[in-house]
Amino acid sequence: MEVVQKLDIESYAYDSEFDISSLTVSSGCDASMEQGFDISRGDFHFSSPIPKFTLTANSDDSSPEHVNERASRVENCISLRHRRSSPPYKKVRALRLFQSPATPKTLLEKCSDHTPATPAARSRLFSRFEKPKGVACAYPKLDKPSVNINPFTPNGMLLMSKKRTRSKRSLVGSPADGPDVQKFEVNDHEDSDSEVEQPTKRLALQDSNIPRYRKEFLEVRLIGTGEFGSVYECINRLDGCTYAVKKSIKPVAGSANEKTALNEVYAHAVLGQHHHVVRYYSAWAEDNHMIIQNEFCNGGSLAEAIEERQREKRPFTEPELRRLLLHVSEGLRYIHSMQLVHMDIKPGNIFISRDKRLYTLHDDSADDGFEEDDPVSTEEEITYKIGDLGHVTSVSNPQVEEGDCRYLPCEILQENFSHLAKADIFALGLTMYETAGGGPLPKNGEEWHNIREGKLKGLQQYSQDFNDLIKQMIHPHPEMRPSAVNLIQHRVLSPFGNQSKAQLRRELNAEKLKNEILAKQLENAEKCFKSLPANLIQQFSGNASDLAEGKRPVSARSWLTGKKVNRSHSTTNF
Ligand SMILES: Nc1ncnc2c1ncn2[C@@H]1O[C@H](COP(=O)(O)OP(=O)(O)OP(=O)(O)O)[C@@H](O)[C@H]1O
Ligand SMILES: [Mg+2]
Repeated sequence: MEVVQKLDIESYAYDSEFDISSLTVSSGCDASMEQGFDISRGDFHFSSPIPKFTLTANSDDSSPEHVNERASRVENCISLRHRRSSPPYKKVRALRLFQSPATPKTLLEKCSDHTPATPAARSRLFSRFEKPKGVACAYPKLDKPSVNINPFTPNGMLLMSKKRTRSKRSLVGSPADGPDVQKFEVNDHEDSDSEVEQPTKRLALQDSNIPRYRKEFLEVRLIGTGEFGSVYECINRLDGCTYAVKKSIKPVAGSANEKTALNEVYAHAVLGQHHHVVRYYSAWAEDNHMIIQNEFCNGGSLAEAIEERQREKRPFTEPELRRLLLHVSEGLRYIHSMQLVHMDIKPGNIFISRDKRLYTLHDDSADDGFEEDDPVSTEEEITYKIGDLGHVTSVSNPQVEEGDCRYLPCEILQENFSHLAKADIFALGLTMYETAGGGPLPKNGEEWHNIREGKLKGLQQYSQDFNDLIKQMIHPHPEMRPSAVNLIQHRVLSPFGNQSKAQLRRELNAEKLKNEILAKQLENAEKCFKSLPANLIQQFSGNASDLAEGKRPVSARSWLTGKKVNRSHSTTNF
């Protein structure tokens, strides 16, 4: 064992009975301890009464930078607690590394017959380790690193592309293996231990079961059940807010569905931050079921809304449809900007949030604060959000699981994945068509093919512009379909056309308020300027005209001290 460095704790007050058993390792520093400073291997040595604390490690790198870095890690991880009179923990920060890389003779070296800690000594040492009280560890100790790599984050994507490059290289010269099928595997390399071939899925769900559902949530009702999961409306006992909690119907841990369930979690975690994507809060495994806590959308799904409108014979108006198209396009623009695609856009996966807002009816009021006598109106604000992210995949490394065939473009069926974002646009086009009363959509047959050839019956009650836009969105050639950005900028979706009177009034009031604040600030600045002594104002004006002429302005300090600075020696004057 090589002695790396010695820490000087001369300034550290303690008495002579201090021994190694009073070393306490703070929880959470296990990883660094394992890598660099394993007490169980006897890498720490302390012997009273000599006031020296010697730190050794098994690394060959004894450069001062390396040692300093590791010493500061240890400093952060270890608190030395004295049995009788504990010095303040901050005192440990006073530990100072000797500058010389040559380690002076230490007690350890003197005790050359020193042997690593015996099992008995180790157990004595670890029995003293303290865990934070009252926090039960939900995870058993895992042999493998227990953090998954989300394939949809930039880092995850980079890792996946590196893997692909490696697997491509390994295919060179082996044509018998066939073409390189670009797929990401969340379960891949499960058994590989090598540093390079780290698995992306490192945490076995079975090992991470946590009983949270009943403890943290009050189940209000079952909202509905899909192919994989049941969704419940739940109130979080702590924060009092309502959430949609999705539980897999069957246990997924260890099953083939684990990958699908994890895919939804990965996608939600990366995408659940946008106003037009259902928000994600957390996910965990419980009884081997996957549970996802999402934003609760109190208006249900668009599919339910379509049914309701049909029952009530109350079709969507064109401004309502434009609003829907604008919101979903904004959600898609965000998803596509992350190099991801949804791949299952349909009315059942678009959710509605209804917010009741109060507005004052005074058009001229500069703010939205309510005076007691102000007449108030309520208006419902509807927001559409993209949900159900179970089919999300990345553009660069697609693993396509076909969505609902009613909304599927031909090219995906033919496994042409070169325009994946446009498959979302196609599905959105047919979603709009169905919402506008063009449904039910065919699942197959001649009509299915007709639609994919661009033969779509016109919707008489809507404008030609709107009909044309939908036709463009389901164009047989994906390149010809508009992108999400094109849609948002399209004149049919001009944002002002979609805003209600109350919303426009609110925006006007906000702008008026901004104007008033700026005018007030300007007025104050003018007052302040006028109150300055005349000579300062003069210098100010001089400075301003200097600036206008491109001359260097007088410095603020010379201004205040009244000294004229010799510009050629300005630095020495200060
Ligand atoms: N965030 C949410 N807010 C409100 N209701 C939701 C939410 N998420 C899902 N639901 C509702 O819960 C029900 C089940 O949803 P889920 O996505 O599990 O099933 P599905 O879409 O019908 O089927 P699949 O599992 O094949 O996607 C649906 O009626 C859906 O409208
Ligand atoms: Mg769904």
